[in-house]
Amino acid sequence: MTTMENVIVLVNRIQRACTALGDHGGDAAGSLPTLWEALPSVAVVGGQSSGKSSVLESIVGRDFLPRGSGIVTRRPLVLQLHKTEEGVQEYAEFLHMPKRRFTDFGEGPLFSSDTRLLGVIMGVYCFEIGCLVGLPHVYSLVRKEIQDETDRLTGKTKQISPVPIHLSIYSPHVVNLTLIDLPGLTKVAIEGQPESIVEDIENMVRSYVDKPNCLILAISPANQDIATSDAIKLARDVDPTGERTFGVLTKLDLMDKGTNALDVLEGRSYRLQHPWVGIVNRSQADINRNVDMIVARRKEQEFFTSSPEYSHLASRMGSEYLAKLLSQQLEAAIRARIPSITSLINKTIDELESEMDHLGRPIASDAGAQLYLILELCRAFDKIFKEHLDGGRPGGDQIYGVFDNQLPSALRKLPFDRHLSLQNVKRVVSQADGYQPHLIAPEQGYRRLIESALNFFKGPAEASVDRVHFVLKELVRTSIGETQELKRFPTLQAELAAACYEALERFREDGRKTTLRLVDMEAAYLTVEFFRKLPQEVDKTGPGNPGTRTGNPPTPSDDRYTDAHFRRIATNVSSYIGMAKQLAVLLDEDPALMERRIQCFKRLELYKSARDEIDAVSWTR
Ligand SMILES: Nc1nc2c(ncn2[C@@H]2O[C@H](COP(=O)(O)OP(=O)(O)OP(=O)(O)O)[C@@H](O)[C@H]2O)c(=O)[nH]1
Repeated sequence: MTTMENVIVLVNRIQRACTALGDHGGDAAGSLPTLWEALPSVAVVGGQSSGKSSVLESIVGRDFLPRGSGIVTRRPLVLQLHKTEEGVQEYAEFLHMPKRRFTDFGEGPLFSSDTRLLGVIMGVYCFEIGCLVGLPHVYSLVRKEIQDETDRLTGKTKQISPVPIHLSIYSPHVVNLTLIDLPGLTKVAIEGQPESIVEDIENMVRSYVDKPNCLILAISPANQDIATSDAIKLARDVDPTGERTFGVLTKLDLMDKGTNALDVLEGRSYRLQHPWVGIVNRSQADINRNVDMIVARRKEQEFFTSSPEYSHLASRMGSEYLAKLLSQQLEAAIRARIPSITSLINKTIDELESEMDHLGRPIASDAGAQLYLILELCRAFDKIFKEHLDGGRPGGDQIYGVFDNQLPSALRKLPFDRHLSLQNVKRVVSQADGYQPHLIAPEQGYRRLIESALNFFKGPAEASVDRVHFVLKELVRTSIGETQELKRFPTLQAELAAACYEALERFREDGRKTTLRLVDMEAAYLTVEFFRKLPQEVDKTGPGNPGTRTGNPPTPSDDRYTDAHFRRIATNVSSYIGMAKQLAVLLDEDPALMERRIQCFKRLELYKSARDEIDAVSWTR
């Protein structure tokens, strides 16, 4: 492979990468770094009707730009040439209508089979004169779309717009290059144009030719004084050394009889680093008569060779020569730019990498990788949630607080005083006894008193479950917020939260049932041991105290129905309740239990969301 081809391959690859990444240069790429702009481009600059579009077309070798007298180019046209594989049909495509391919290249094959490339000309359609078949309507639809798209933004007025039209041509006969047709520079606003138009156009043109890798085709018509050329004035401004400026003199055929442009073409009027190139484009009459490019080029060549003034310059004049000259310059320009393009790429990669680190890595498209990612994200959440419960992060201590503080203090506030008041004890015992008062101890009375006292536990126990539930819910919310990796997946965040809340809700219900069952169990089965010990303890109270004599149960006459008897019942019930309060100890295990449950549910939810994710993927396929 020649070095030239290598250069082309490189540009091709970069360009293809740009396209794949949606990098079209300029505004289209938004604030992201753009590589397109590092690639070579050629912009045509000149006064209105100086022949810019005509020169561009003749470099490309295709008829596709709107041309005519008056102001024709009213929006920049960014023409991107893309090289395709040999044998692929060529087509044009606009960025604003990406689905539509323009293949309106006229009748018959574009190139005859023996077409040979006139050397590989960078970014330029290369063809051998005479090989092109007649194509009167070549690109007519493309031309129409350029006109229509211009009108869409500016209306059918004389207004201009800086918003470029992007046109891509895909063909095996081009190499990658951006050519830019710009609105013509003007000195005065005409009717229907705002006063600012002169400055607006200049600024717009400048924004393109300012770029160091933009070759400037400075077009001046030969039938005007070169000293007044807008193109040269602007080019001198942005490229004072003239290394990327190419002076092009059009309309040589329209010069007054007896005058010639030799002073300009031979560099005496205005010296440039690169030699001036004289051009004879098709006149408006030629265009109207559909004179095709081949014929026009032949006529142009004849003009130079047969001209007594210009024949000595004939080999360095004309569109074909300009195309070759540009190709050489472009190659040199690219070659010179390779190191800076490479460093731009590396720098951009670094910048993007660090931004990606900040934003998070891209999401893989296959289900397996997505599952993996979701698992990773859930694991990250899991870790943080665990830290909140186990310590390291705040929150878990609140659960301990519920059992250490809130529950005992709520239990302390229970109205046992009222419940075990002498009056109430008497009432309950008597009601339990019914028509036959108890003989020794009011068995039924004890049971009812204990049962209803224990029922008081239900309130605080339920409240504790609710409180723990609330703390856990808060911890889920905090943990999701603190999981950095989840930040860019709002849907997953919401799903995860919803799954956690749903599970917590279930656990709250389970917790409540279990707690109430424990209270019920406690109330349903009284610990016999406690009561068996009672007589001995009664005995310990010593003589003189009614009903405390060893081996002599109190007789109904002494204290069976005295206040002291009922007070003792109240005391006994109260100490039994005190013993049953050990429930709190049971509940104390809950944080650990809860944590275990949370672990399980998270695992479960994780698999669930993973499954949903996989489902979603398989549905969209
Ligand atoms: N005879 C002759 N006519 C030319 C030549 N170059 C351009 N023209 C004619 O000049 C007119 C303007 O040419 P364009 O190529 O549209 O000029 P432009 O600079 O692109 O014009 P705007 O985009 O409107 O600024 C057309 O009618 C062309 O046919 C030339 O070398 N000789």
